[in-house]
Amino acid sequence: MSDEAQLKALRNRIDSIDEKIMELISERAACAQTVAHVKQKSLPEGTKPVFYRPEREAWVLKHIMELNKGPLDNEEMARLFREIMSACLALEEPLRVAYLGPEGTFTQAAAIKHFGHSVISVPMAAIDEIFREVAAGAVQFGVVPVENSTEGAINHTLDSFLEHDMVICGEVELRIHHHLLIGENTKTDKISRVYSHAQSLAQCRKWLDAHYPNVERVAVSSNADAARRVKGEWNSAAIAGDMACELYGLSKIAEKIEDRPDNSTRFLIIGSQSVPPTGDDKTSIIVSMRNKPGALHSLLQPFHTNGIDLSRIETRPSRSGKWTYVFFIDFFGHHADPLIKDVLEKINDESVALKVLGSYPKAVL
Ligand SMILES: C=C(O[C@@H]1C=C(C(=O)O)C=C[C@H]1O)C(=O)O
Repeated sequence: MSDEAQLKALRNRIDSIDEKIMELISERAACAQTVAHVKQKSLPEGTKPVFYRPEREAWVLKHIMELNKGPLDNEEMARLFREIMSACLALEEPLRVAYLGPEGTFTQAAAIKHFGHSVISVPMAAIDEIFREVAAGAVQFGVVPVENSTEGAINHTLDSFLEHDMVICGEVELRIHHHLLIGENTKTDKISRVYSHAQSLAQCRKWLDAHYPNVERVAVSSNADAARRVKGEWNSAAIAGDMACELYGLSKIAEKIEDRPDNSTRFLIIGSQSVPPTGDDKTSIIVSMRNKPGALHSLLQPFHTNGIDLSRIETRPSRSGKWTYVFFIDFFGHHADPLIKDVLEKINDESVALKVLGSYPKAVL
């Protein structure tokens, strides 16, 4: 068979596979619609069911990854299913999700990675506004950055948890690649100012010291805001990611300039619904202890005794007295697990205050 004939035959095969995939996706979507009716049917009139089930979505993605035999890798396959589920859920109910804007931020990229493209994403100007928007019920969920592998905790987020009663229902991890971007009006050798978010400037500090030591570094509210500014400004560059670069039509003059190649940010999904166990969960708590010797030891002891792995511990001023602190602790397990229940009871006995922020499936993607 000639190459041309072989290509034609293969394309015919792809066409007929696509038709089957489309039929199957439609069948799946119709099932999701029926799921919505079943969820609604068992509830009293006027009560709204919980359509979004993060524990079920985590299971679906993991199941697909277990079954996958290639040639697409597990992550790629799961991403396709992430989008299919996103579209199916939107048929039941389109979710509204607030994120740290403006458009083009890494937080928006995290929201899309977690929920897929079929949600209505709503940009907010500040982290605190996301908490307030969720608390007011204007959106079902919010996405906030909580820690970066290079720069550590995002204190605004931690402090907002002290002020609002919010449930954590998920986490997302995103590899953060920064680029140096310029608009049409700026020449590469005429850059006198670099705009970015303070965290991003810090994540690229060594690169900037080596390549642009005398350029003024200006911290702005987000990398997307930096990208938006340089679009119309002369002699200025922005440090931002791919989404902002595309959105504002900028050119990349240097790629992946973050000092650490594994630079990642972890984001939390906040809402009001608590999530049942999946068998592979994390829990976040806030604890304040009496200011006495051995307080930190008695806080950590129950985790050690019950063999529970901590993934993070962070300290912040409590805001209720000078030199008093609260601990933010993340660990593996669900607050409904007997071992975790026991840990929480022991901590509760020793602490001034304990707040379980939520248990949620460990990030799948
Ligand atoms: C279909 C359901 O509703 C939503 C859509 C899902 C899907 O498309 O697989 C999974 C969980 C829910 O977020 C369900 O609860 O099973």
